[in-house]
Amino acid sequence: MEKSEKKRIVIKVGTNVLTNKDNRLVRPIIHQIVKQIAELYEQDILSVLISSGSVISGKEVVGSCNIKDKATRRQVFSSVGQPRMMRQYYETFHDYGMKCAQVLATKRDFNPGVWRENMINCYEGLLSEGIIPIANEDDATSVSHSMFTDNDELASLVAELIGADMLIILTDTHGLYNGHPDDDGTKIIREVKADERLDHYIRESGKGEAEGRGGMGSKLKIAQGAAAKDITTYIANGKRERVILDIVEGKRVGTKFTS
Ligand SMILES: Nc1ncnc2c1ncn2[C@@H]1O[C@H](COP(=O)(O)OP(=O)(O)O)[C@@H](O)[C@H]1O
Ligand SMILES: N[C@@H](CCC(=O)OP(=O)(O)O)C(=O)O
Repeated sequence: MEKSEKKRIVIKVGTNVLTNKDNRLVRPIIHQIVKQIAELYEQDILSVLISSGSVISGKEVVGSCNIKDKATRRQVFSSVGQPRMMRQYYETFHDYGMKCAQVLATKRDFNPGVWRENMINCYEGLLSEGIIPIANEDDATSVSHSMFTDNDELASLVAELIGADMLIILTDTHGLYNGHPDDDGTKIIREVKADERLDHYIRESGKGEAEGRGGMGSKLKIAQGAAAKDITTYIANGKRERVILDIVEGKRVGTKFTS
């Protein structure tokens, strides 16, 4: 399928962006993100949303359960939470007169050949119809064979797949800091080159089960990897109002990664 000339951005939303301190989904945040995507759409900029949050969303409904195996628990939480989360997205996009779609994937779907072609056709088909794809790892099936490191990896693979102009990774801090963001004296790093070594700034996040995977270490690796492929990438705070629009408008927001 022919790729349109419209600008494309991939926006990844981490679990902790979508939840409050009690690990409950916060609807106004979903609304805020969709509103920004709707504004971009009016400017002829096409977005692909990569949304985490199915596991925490399912855990909120199922609660403490009797399933001992951690992997099975994740499958169950995610299977319950994914449609719950999608209902919010679907209704909110609908309120803005827009269409959205769910694309669940495993890492295998990005393997060269027929798998990859299949993914390309799916994304190109949706984008050509002005439908916003909302992707997540297929947590119910990926567990046995091909898991992503986390959704940051899925986001960068999608960005590459669709030839995105920009990748925006939204998390619960303002960007990459030179230490733990909560520690005294640490500062945000505004610009990072693809080949800079910054691993020594990464700290443990101390987050629990279902509160996301990967951490800032994987975000840094993914952001630099995407930048090296000439996809300008940002790590920024998803709870900040207009964060996506400000980035697209070139304002000084978050940490910017370039080649
Ligand atoms: N140098 C650093 N700069 C920013 N955040 C860091 C750093 N080191 C560790 N972190 C932690 O990484 C967390 C973000 O990663 P993660 O929890 O995986 O987010 P998400 O759920 O959005 O994918 C932050 O909340 C923070 O606690
Ligand atoms: N697929 C999982 C999210 C896994 C993940 O990468 O989480 P996060 O680090 O918060 O982006 C879910 O929907 O809960």
